[in-house]
Amino acid sequence: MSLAFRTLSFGIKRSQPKKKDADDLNKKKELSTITEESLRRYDELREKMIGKVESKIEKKVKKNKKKASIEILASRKRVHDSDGDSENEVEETVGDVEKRMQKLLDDIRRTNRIFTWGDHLPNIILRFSDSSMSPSLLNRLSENSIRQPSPIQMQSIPFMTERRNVLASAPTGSGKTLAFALPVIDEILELKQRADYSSSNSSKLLAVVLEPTRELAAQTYTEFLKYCANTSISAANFSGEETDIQHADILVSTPNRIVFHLDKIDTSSLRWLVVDESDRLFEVVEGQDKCFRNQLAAIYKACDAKCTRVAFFSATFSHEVEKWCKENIDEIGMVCVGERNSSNTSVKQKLTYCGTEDGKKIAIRNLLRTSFKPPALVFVQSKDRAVQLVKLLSAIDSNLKVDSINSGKSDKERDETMERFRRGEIWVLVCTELLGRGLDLSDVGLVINYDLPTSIVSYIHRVGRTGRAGKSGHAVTYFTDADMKYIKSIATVIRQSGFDVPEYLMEMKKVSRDRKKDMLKHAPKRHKIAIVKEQVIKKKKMLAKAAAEEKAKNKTETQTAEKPEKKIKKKKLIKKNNKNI
Ligand SMILES: Nc1ncnc2c1ncn2[C@@H]1O[C@H](COP(=O)(O)OP(=O)(O)OP(=O)(O)O)[C@@H](O)[C@H]1O
Repeated sequence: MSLAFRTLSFGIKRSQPKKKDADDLNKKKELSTITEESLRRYDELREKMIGKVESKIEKKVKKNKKKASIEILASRKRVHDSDGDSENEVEETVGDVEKRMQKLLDDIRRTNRIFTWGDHLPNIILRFSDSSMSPSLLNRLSENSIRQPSPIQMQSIPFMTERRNVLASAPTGSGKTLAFALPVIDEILELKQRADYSSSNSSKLLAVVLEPTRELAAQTYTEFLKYCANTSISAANFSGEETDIQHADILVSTPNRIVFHLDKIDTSSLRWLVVDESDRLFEVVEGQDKCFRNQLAAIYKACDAKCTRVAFFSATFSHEVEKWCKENIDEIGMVCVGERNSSNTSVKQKLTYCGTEDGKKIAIRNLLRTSFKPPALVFVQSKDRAVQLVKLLSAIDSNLKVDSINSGKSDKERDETMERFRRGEIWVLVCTELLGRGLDLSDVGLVINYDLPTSIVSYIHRVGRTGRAGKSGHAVTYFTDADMKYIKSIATVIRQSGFDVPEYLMEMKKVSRDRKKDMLKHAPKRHKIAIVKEQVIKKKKMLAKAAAEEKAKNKTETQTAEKPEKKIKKKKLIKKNNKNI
């Protein structure tokens, strides 16, 4: 079998290991590139600017005093002229410093690949302390070892601090959650400290954060809790009936929960509506009233207070969201980090041709037997296939701790599985698209696309479950003859991220729009992932062996259990005999 697989494989060349890759493996890097030198120059220029502005103010004060004391018109004129010159001189110098500062910040934007659009763009921040963030939040950041803002945080924090509507896009694992959570928390902290903020406002919601899945909502809620600890802010995860929505300042939820309770929520003071994974929440499903898009529309309509701002975040940039934002939202600021719709370059990506479904079974067996370091996520296209693959992997290796998560499981089962995975009790988690987006499972070093994703958006999010927060990761994507029609776009994304793909894939015909749409709706039909004969025999043998062992164990247990009885009988007999004597 393995021989057959080897002949099926095209032996895709691995990219030349870059020195950086080998050295950086498993080392966590800062998410942004800000050199010590840029920081030094930034501080110097800022000092200068502050100094110049102060001296300008001082000079103006002096000038006014002078003016008052000079009585002679001629001499007043002369003094005025000379003052005017010196003022221009100061003005020019401030302008120069400002220009130099702008150039420095633009250079840093460029090296960090931060692209922005919109009017009156605020400057980026190089340190969290450059923003007006409260000291308690700054402390929380350093307690959590978050030292330097990531590129998306460098630009979107100032946008949100200036109360601008924002549309933001940045690679997976680049810190988008904190990019919106920090300014939201900071604003609410400030608001609640204001003398005019009365306790009567306590039943009014101040921020709503929307997430597409329960799992993601729970994760984002935990992040809010972490940064709201020891403050007067109360955050709630709207996952059940028992949630106290009346006293929550921040509500994190999936859209359908909020829609269901919209009439009970007071949004008249809402400061922020954050739409995370915005392209997903904009998705329309024909003929489905309850699709994300309709739910989002209902929520957006209800959050119509004058003070409400909206922030859209995602790793993938949808032109539809962009178009809608431009048409409907005033003064929106847009920021995009890196190439639009590109995969995270910290994830080493590989395409593996397996020929058939059987080829995939062999490929995964070989992979898990050789260089595999748990934990790993394996993506399949349906719930049924998730269950089937778990059976197959358990048959391949009975010691492998493997389980699956999919929408077919109850909420409780899903929570428990996630918890076990986070605790390291599950090494390989087989999942569907449910876990494709947003989840921050920091130790995942390997993602396997057992079934080819049905779009590049899905591919980008799936492989983004590894290589997070500056760590490196691996992603392997299997494809078969049945996937040939769709492979080109994914191969292109992989190549654009700097990894090798076989040339013949790049030469294939471009996938038509209709075909792409069709694939989104219907993933290719695949054979059931059945345990192969050899494994069935092996499993039967294993079961027979286990049964025999169990039988033998029971036998010895009965024998040992019999012994004391026999001893008692013997003792009684001896006693009886003694009596008789
Ligand atoms: N400035 C930072 N420096 C270092 N680590 C950070 C920073 N900001 C966030 N992180 C960490 O990076 C990890 C990924 O962050 P987050 O989950 O927000 O990514 P994301 O961009 O939302 O990814 P996705 O698109 O997959 O949802 C988290 O563990 C988070 O704590």
